[in-house]
Amino acid sequence: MTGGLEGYDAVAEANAQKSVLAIHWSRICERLKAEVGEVEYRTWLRQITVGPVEEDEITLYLPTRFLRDWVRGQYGDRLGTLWNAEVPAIRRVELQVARPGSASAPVQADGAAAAAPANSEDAAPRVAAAPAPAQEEPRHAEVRSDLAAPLDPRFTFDTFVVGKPNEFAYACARRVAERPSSPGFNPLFLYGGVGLGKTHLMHAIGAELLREGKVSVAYMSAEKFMYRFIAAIRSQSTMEFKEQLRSVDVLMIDDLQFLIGKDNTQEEFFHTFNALVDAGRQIVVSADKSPSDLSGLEDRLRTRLGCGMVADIHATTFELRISILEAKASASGVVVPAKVLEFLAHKITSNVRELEGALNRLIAHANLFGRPVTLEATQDVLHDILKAHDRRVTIEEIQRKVAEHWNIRLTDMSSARRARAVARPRQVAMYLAKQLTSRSLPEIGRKFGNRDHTTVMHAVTRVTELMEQDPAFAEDVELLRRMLES
Ligand SMILES: Nc1ncnc2c1ncn2[C@@H]1O[C@H](COP(=O)(O)OP(=O)(O)OP(=O)(O)O)[C@@H](O)[C@H]1O
Repeated sequence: MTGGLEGYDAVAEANAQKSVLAIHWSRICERLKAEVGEVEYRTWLRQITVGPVEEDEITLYLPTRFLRDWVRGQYGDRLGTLWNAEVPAIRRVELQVARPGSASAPVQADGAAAAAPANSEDAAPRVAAAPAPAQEEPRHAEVRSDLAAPLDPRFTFDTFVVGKPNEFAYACARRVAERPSSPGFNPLFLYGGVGLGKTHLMHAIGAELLREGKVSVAYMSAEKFMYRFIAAIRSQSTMEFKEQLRSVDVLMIDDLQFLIGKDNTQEEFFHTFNALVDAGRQIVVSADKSPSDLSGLEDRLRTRLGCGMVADIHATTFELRISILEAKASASGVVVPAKVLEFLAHKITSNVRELEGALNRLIAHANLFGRPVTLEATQDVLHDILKAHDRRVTIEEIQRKVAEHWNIRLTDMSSARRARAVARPRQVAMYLAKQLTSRSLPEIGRKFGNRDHTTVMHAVTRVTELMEQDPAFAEDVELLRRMLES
């Protein structure tokens, strides 16, 4: 009997302690809310559950490792001070991870048992007895067909052409494919302008991981994510959707900017994100801007997205465009002369998708009509695309391009030097200025070191003659003209 009574006393005492702690915690929460604001509080602090006090230390539980680390880093000291102010005997705060639902029935601030779900908007501060250790979930080698958009088999690391603008993003993607969830690489955030290879790299990561056969991978656009989420709400199957998402090893979400302004979907993504990273799973996200520039995404999500590795893909350079064209032309089996590739790389600078589209059209044309690809044919076949990229050319641009082409100094365009190596390119630049701009001969002459209009006239005549006599020279001039054409 005594034992029974002692047991009763212990339970009663524990409950009394919980009630008292709940009152203190409730007051601390009010202070915190006032200090950090409602949103911060709801994001980071509301999920704290109060545990036991032992000697001068109180234990607080958080549902995930990420939250625990974040709260410790951002609010650890403050929590200690506030607890000490409430209960002077408490001098230290210990933060631990407890899986949601593993602690004994949460107790609200008034001491009553609460059935509030972990994510309920109005969940009160919670006090619990003891945590249960987090468990690893089993892993499978598969693409989650219920979640995934199919991966494009053409988008692999082998077919991705690497150059200065994308080498960092490529290296990060490779690293994640080799060792998912490596510290510092989770999440991997890839960003860059339209059509520069973000999706390609994500698919390449997926393909590589599946080839290794070690993990389950889910890939979908942010738009698809939102529609899946809405559909799940409608069919009252959000739990299944969440579970599916949270059971993958690698979750890849493409074009995250789509979630701007979609607050509920962002919220869901945020929770999924935390749950996965916390369970040691890899997240890969792409967007058109860096996390800090994605205004319209909630701050806490942007903060989270920037916590791992952020890698940008820059606009292509001429060299990279040439390499990509060479690789794609060679894979097609159609011979595309270097001059045509150079011409395309000069003309279509916007993004790789357009460049690839132009080349594909040329190749299809060559295959269909069995004609060789020439500069003339290119201009014909791609008439509309090239027109869209046309722009007004200036005499300065002409001078620069011509000087680059013959490797002379730009200043020689207006210098008095008469050596042929300098004089001939200068004449070509004058000829092109006459052809491609509406400037008069005297105006052109002035731009070339105040030369007389008769000098420009002579240049035009001389270049025309030379083009008739020397096909190689004619081709050079023609190439320059096409590059500059407006
Ligand atoms: N470095 C590269 N090497 C080979 N192909 C590339 C490269 N970069 C892009 N591409 C190709 O360009 C096309 C567009 O790339 P992708 O779809 O990956 O762009 P994105 O950055 O995801 O664009 P968006 O912002 O529109 O989603 C694809 O066919 C892709 O294979």
